[in-house]
Amino acid sequence: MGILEKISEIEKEIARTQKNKATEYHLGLLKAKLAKYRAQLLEPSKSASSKGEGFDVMKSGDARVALIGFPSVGKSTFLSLMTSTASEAASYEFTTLTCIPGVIEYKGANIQLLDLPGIIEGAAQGKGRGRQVIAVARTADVVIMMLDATKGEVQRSLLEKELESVGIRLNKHKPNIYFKPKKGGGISFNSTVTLTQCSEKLVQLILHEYKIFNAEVLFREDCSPDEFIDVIVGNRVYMPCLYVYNKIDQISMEEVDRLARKPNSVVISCGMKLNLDYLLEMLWEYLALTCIYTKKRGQRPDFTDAIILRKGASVEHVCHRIHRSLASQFKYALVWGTSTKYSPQRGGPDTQHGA
Ligand SMILES: Nc1nc2c(ncn2[C@@H]2O[C@H](COP(=O)(O)OP(=O)(O)OP(=O)(O)O)[C@@H](O)[C@H]2O)c(=O)[nH]1
Ligand SMILES: [K+]
Ligand SMILES: [Mg+2]
Repeated sequence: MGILEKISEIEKEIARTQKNKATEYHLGLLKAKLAKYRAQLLEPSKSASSKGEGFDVMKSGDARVALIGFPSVGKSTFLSLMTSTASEAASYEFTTLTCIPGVIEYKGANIQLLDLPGIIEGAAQGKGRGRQVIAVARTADVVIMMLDATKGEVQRSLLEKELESVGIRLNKHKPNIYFKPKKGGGISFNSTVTLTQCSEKLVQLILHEYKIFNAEVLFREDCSPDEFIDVIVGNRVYMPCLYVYNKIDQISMEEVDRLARKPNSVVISCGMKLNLDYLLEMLWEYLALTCIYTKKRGQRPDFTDAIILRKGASVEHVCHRIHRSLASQFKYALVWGTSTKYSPQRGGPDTQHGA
């Protein structure tokens, strides 16, 4: 019997079995078996290319958000709730086998939300489709790490380790260190702040470890040795991450309260549609997007049609978005908003938007 047949047999048996106290154990066993076979489906096959199918989803919209989490935490339930795309959800693990995109429409922006297969410990080493899932996460603007609120803290620290191990840094900014390898001249070391975690000696030792003997190093921040290593190695991804604890309908109010107070965390229940609005607000904040409305002289702006840019975008960026030729012909803009000094403020192409 092939794996697919075994899976369908078990699925049938689960459907046949009545749910009650007496069958609880049997059903649990069936689900574990089902999960095992589905995990086998996820193993990269030897013949096929390691890239796998369904993971090359085109970027679209104004931003991309990836859903990362253990199996059965509710990722697909969430996608189906927040977008018009339906992603199969079920009570057995590894229901989702590919990357399924949906779109969240919020404040006039189209946010691409990606549902992904569940990942487990060892994902970074290629367990299941862990590598592909993590590769997709790297391309996101924000990661939502979905956690099962009934499972406490374990899932979070395990997944953080997986992502750390492949160079993804969650909720950290790029260390403010200037680093430039040179052809000769030895190592020149400087800092603009007092360093409490690194010294010239340590920096040299680390560089020698990486066989770098000529370089210019300038610490503009009191960084740790790990952060310095990140700068040397490069290719790190600094990613905003929202920890979303789902299934709070299953835990006590005290526990909900405790989780909700953790940094970068939101508590929700997809099942009972609890706190989803607040999650969207937080997501918007983490995406750091801003809405720009254009208007004709003497008319009110059309608030249904926004230009969506990253916070800090300049008037020139707006011009480019409207038409490629506009920036070169453009003289000045009148800008209204909470970040302008005057309303309106007259500004050239470099005027920035913070609001
Ligand atoms: N009690 C409760 N159950 C939920 C909630 N959200 C989802 N579930 C249930 O959790 C189970 C798993 O949901 P899925 O959406 O399939 O989870 P997933 O993370 O996509 O799982 P995989 O694709 O297998 O990795 C389903 O039985 C859902 O009905 C919730 O807020 N509360
Ligand atoms: K599932
Ligand atoms: Mg799923």
